[in-house]
Amino acid sequence: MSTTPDTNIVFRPVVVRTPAWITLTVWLWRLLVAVVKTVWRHPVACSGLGLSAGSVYALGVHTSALLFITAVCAVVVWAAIEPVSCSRRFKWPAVAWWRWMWVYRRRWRGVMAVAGLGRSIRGRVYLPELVKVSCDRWADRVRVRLLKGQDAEEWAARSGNLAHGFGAVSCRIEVPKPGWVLLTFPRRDALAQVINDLPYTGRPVVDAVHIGLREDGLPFYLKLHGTHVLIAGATGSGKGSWEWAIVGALRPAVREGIAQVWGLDPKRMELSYGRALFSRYAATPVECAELLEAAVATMQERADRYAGVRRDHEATMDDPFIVVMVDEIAFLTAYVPDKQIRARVMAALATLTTQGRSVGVCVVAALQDPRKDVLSIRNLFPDRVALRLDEAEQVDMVLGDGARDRGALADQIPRDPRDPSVGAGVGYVRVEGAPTPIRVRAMYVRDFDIRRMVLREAGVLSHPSRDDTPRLASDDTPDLRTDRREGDRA
Ligand SMILES: Nc1ncnc2c1ncn2[C@@H]1O[C@H](COP(=O)(O)OP(=O)(O)OP(=O)(O)O)[C@@H](O)[C@H]1O
Repeated sequence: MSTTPDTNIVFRPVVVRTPAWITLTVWLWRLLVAVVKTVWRHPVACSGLGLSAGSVYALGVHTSALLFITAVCAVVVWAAIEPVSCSRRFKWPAVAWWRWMWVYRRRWRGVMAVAGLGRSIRGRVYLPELVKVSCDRWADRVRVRLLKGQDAEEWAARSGNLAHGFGAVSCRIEVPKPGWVLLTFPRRDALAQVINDLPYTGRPVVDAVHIGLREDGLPFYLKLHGTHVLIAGATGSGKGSWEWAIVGALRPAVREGIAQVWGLDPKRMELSYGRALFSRYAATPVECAELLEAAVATMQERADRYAGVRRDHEATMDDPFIVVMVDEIAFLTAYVPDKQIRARVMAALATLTTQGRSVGVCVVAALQDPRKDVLSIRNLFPDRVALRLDEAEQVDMVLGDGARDRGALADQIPRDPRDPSVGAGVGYVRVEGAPTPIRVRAMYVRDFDIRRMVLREAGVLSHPSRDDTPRLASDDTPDLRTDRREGDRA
């Protein structure tokens, strides 16, 4: 190093001559790792290539071509007989491979750099590792290993960059295990169409009721037994369809006598339409307060009987599961002019939501305005649904902190003044214990369907049989019967 002014400083790195065999060994090791990784990630493609090469070598070109044509015919027959399993084995792995190569791998470095998810340390660039891409009919799922010390929240904050970077409409972030994230990029919207009907099983179910569809095309089951559900949405967002879908799904259990739905309808424009479907019904503020207090009394009577004998509730004819359905709860908790009624309603709701779960009482409440001064007990509802909301801040008010960053864009659910069904009934659900909200759509229960349920209740129409064929909205609506097994697993 020179100490003379105006002279360039020159560093001379020490050159260590590496023997050729060490360099070759390192290269061979890297090649081996790359081959093993490729086989691990693309087993179908690699075994296909391996088998083809082996058969050309062992049997000759003509016999191999014959075998290849026979295999293609077998796959075509398989696809015709069992399209779902064939797609799972061949089509979706092939699509996943293509999207891995063409979309994710090709754009990975650029998107990571622009989104600020890579790091450059002393001139060396470190990128999160793109590990696996899997596809189904609706979405791409990309598994990524984070950089050591990286936080998944940072990814959640960049979900917009990721969606635009990989050409998707949105990106949802989940954390399957520490150090990993799972990115979901929808390719087709399973919820774009109105769901007019769901398969009718006739099974009396109270724990989780089938009321719609998830964004991945699987059936959506809403848990009721052992929880309370808050449904928040702006006017016209489809709160009514959620309430009626729940009422409809509980019908078999109500008929068996193991469930009851109690309706509180302060607006008198929603639940009154199917009044006969409710075991108990209240409309005026005084009646509503009385009905809530009756639910508290039932709950306490059960708690007295269960104390020291059992710790949970099983729906029976003697102790049916009770769903207390409150439409426009804010009217009762904030807007009703009589202070005393408001206090009675709040006290009853707080008691039910804190103590009702284990004795078989569930509160399902709908409201338009999720602010705390309107419903101070919103945190007592373990499961919450955000339908279309007016403002971005309301999303976290309903679903909890960070929900919007994790992809619950309830304020961006589309709306079309000419067609009220656009985006109606679509919402994000956050269930207790799961930080990532899921996007779902409830079936649309028309006035005609409610009348039909009422007529069945009155004995004018017969009840549908268990093997009633579901009427689907269109050929494009996912076949829920095929997916039901997977939905159960999910
Ligand atoms: N699940 C759904 N699928 C498709 N369209 C729906 C669905 N639910 C509701 N709609 C459409 O949206 C309109 C408004 O629905 P609904 O009255 O249930 O909304 P809401 O949130 O209860 O409104 P409000 O708070 O004003 O009562 C309905 O008339 C219907 O056209």
